[in-house]
Amino acid sequence: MLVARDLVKSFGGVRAVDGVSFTIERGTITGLIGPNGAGKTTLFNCLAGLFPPTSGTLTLDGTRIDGLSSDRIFRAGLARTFQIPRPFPEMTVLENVMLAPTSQHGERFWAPWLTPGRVAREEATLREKARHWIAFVGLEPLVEAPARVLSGGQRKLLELARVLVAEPKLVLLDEPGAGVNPRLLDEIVATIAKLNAGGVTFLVIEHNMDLVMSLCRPVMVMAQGRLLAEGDAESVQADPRVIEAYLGGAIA
Ligand SMILES: Nc1ncnc2c1ncn2[C@@H]1O[C@H](COP(=O)(O)OP(=O)(O)OP(=O)(O)O)[C@@H](O)[C@H]1O
Repeated sequence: MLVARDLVKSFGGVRAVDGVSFTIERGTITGLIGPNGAGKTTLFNCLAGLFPPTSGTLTLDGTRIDGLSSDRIFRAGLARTFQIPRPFPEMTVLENVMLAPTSQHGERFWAPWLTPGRVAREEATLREKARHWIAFVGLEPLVEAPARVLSGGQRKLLELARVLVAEPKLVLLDEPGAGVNPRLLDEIVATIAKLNAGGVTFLVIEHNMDLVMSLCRPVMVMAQGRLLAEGDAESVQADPRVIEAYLGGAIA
């Protein structure tokens, strides 16, 4: 589904992503692990178009997406969530989810005057979809609550609902387990598994190895901007190069 070839992202003299190639297979939940500063977030930012890669290519279902804006990549079916979601605090859960950039006719400034019926119908459809995904992630009781009352874990679920409205093919999750209480973590894991069973492919940055072990196959390991290993969670954890990278040793 997603193919990266020789991807590089440099910040001045720092090659945060240093010649990375991989393939994400359709239907998988691929884990992306690695010590702090390995380049995982930078790789996510390149994939999602937050900034263009310095060199290399990215293809999503056969179409080149490197160099496209994040908005166009989102519309092409690749969505990302952030480690620390920042919803609009005074807007309700429903309003926040309805802000997702789907291809609505009503977004064109003249449309409400020229085609009011169509705009109203699109808004009703979007509202229905937003309510569906809010219920799917378990936030239905909070649908009219302002986002500021949500816990960190609930904000992650809100963000997931927000990207699901756009019906992405591939979702990049940045540390879905970070700062989430254990009960909500189970809900997040179950939600991801259910979505995956329904056909959504995931790439997940995560430090919580229990979560990685229970959810991700395969797992890719990054260190110092490079891909160090790939395989199932047990084999990469036992790989001496991975152990060395986590212990701060030099990469072989
Ligand atoms: N905007 C930037 N400008 C300069 N250097 C950057 C920038 N963003 C990241 N870096 C550097 O790139 C390297 C990789 O950082 P990155 O945040 O991608 O790692 P990470 O694997 O996501 O780490 P963590 O697990 O701590 O989130 C680090 O050396 C970091 O300092």
